[in-house]
Amino acid sequence: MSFLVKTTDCHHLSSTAMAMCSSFCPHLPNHFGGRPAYSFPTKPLSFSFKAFTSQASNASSKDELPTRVGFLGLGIMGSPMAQNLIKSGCDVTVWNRTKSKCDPLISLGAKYKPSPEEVAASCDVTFAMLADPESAVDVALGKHGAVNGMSSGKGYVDVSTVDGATSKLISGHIKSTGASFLEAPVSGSKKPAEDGQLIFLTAGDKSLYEIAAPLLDVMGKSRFYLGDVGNGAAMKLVVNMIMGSMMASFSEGLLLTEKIGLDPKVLVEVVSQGAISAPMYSVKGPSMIQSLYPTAFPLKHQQKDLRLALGLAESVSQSTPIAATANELYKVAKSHGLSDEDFSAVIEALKPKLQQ
Ligand SMILES: NC(=O)C1=CN([C@@H]2O[C@H](COP(=O)(O)OP(=O)(O)OC[C@H]3O[C@@H](n4cnc5c(N)ncnc54)[C@H](OP(=O)(O)O)[C@@H]3O)[C@@H](O)[C@H]2O)C=CC1
Ligand SMILES: O=CC(=O)O
Repeated sequence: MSFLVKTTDCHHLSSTAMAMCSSFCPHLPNHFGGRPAYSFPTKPLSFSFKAFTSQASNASSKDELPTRVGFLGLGIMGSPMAQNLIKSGCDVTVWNRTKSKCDPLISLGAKYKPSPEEVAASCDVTFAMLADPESAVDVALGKHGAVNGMSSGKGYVDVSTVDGATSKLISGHIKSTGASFLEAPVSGSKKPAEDGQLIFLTAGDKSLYEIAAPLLDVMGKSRFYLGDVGNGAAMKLVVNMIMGSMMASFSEGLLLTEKIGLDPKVLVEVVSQGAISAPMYSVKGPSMIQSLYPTAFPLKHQQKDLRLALGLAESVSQSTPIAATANELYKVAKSHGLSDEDFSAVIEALKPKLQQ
């Protein structure tokens, strides 16, 4: 249950909501257009939309707002997300398995703790952006995992893409400490993460959703609250199941165009003007034609998402033959060493030298 508020219309937000955003992170009004604290924009500033639940502006008073924010997992997505929080003036503490990835954020003003447990213990709300279900469980529940630092009044927001069962497992352990849990996987890749334009698909404790909302709005352009834990994870997997199939189909089209003597660059242009236009085709098509795959969304993660989506479909006996076939292509690409390339490298699996 949500409604849309244009960022151009920030003055439609309640004063409570704006004051809450401002007090959360002192420089937050800059995110809304470079205005000084507590002043509202009076003219259109951007054309993006922010989705708010109908109760988001009734969140707790600013006295109750968390001020210390933890961030675990500083990969392609986690680094820019944490960076945006720091730039908004939040008091951010970071941890990453490979410590060197913390250094750029520390130089921007972040604090560092040597374990997820210590981050969680020192923060009010802790975000986690990990690779897959295994690492999400490890960081949350493993030795010196975040759960050991959680207690009543704290919140854990897992923004990794995982399956519902993993999310429920983590939620159960976090909540057993008295803390709150929110799953909030994101749609949007490296550039949207850098630009604070992610789409959050949240589910879990509504109270934590409301508390975390101003932070989500620093990192994203919209947020959906979907109810019980598992629903956010499921929505994300459905979206990425579609995306993985789209990319596989686009790859076939590019190769077929070339093989029949037409220019694939023209195909990209034609597609961009019609009903099947999608930003990822226009952005990635030109590089794919040159067999270049600069990594924004690692292929191994797309295959993981297809695998998890197929498991979800299996659990309700939904037929998904197109996604199943696409998954096979990503597996072939992985087996040829393309795991860390962008997921658009799936096209290589269709080229003669890589076919079995
Ligand atoms: N890239 C994208 O476009 C998008 C990605 N996602 C999802 O977001 C999540 C993160 O993606 P992304 O940032 O691209 O991935 P990366 O591979 O760049 O980063 C993965 C992160 O997980 C950490 N990690 C991996 N395994 C472990 C482990 N066993 N223990 C502790 N930490 C571990 C890595 O630590 P280390 O640095 O030490 O390796 C790193 O911080 C994934 O679930 C992905 O599916 C969602 C939307 C878009
Ligand atoms: O999960 C990947 C994305 O682009 O969204």
